[in-house]
Amino acid sequence: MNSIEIDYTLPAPVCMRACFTVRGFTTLLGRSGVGKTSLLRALAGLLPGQGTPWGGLAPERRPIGYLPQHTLLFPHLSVLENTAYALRRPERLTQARALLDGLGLAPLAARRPDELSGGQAKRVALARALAHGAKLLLLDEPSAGLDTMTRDATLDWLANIAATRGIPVLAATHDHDVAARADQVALLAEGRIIQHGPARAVFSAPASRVAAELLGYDNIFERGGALWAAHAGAIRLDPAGAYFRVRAVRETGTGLRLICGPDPCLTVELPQGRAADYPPGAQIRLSLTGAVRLG
Ligand SMILES: Nc1ncnc2c1ncn2[C@@H]1O[C@H](COP(=O)(O)OP(=O)(O)OP(=O)(O)O)[C@@H](O)[C@H]1O
Repeated sequence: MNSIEIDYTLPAPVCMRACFTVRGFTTLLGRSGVGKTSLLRALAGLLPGQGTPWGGLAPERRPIGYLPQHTLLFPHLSVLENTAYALRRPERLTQARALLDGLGLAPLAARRPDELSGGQAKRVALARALAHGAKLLLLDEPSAGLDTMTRDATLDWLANIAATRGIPVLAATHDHDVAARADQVALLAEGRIIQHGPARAVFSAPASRVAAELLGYDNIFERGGALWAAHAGAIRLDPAGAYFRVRAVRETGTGLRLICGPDPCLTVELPQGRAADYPPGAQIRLSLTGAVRLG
């Protein structure tokens, strides 16, 4: 799988140093205003920024396909003509048709952009970027404006492109559900990449509280305090400086056993009643007693 090492520094007002690897379908996850769009634009050469790769190259010389949040297609051209737009050779339409075919978009070739759904328009814009020979695809909020089914289908399609064509894709998002569907995740906060790696690894072991919050861990336990935990569904704990996503809650005698994936677990006593007495989804307050033991 192709990958690209990114090391970019952006000046004020963004003030960022982003250093990470884009491998396969990678999501850049960060809160609104943290600088995701700015980083994509700097990589595309549209904003001041220094670093590797392509630092100092004019935007048109960078082998990048950049899709802003609102997909821009030429409204007066068909899907086929949009795709062929930047191709120069005489056989450009044949080439564009072959590309659309390969991407499963051939049935749309004759349509104009206003005859496309949001998801279809994004796919066509991507086809156009691929026609240009992009070596890296930059997508800003690829799920914006799409319903859940279309979003999932579009993301699967993107992951497939990254895998089968060997083109790394970097997609900026603030949605941790979108991030979880990627091969890799890079977390952007505080002007830097605070954690990156395979999505499974990052989601199962956030390296800090900020990372845990970004990844959607909403029940974060403060050591020495109390834990608010949903009875059914995921519970997140921070028993010893590390963050855990608890996948299941199971009663064990007088206490609750909170299972954190296959390996570590921790046991807390149930302060009152039995876990089964609480209806699914109820919030229960657990007080930790004794030492937290990781097994
Ligand atoms: N043209 C500009 N002039 C001044 N400040 C700007 C400009 N563009 C962006 N910024 C600031 O730079 C920071 C990063 O903005 P950016 O759009 O990159 O964030 P983002 O993470 O993509 O946000 P969102 O998820 O809301 O799109 C923000 O604080 C923003 O206010």
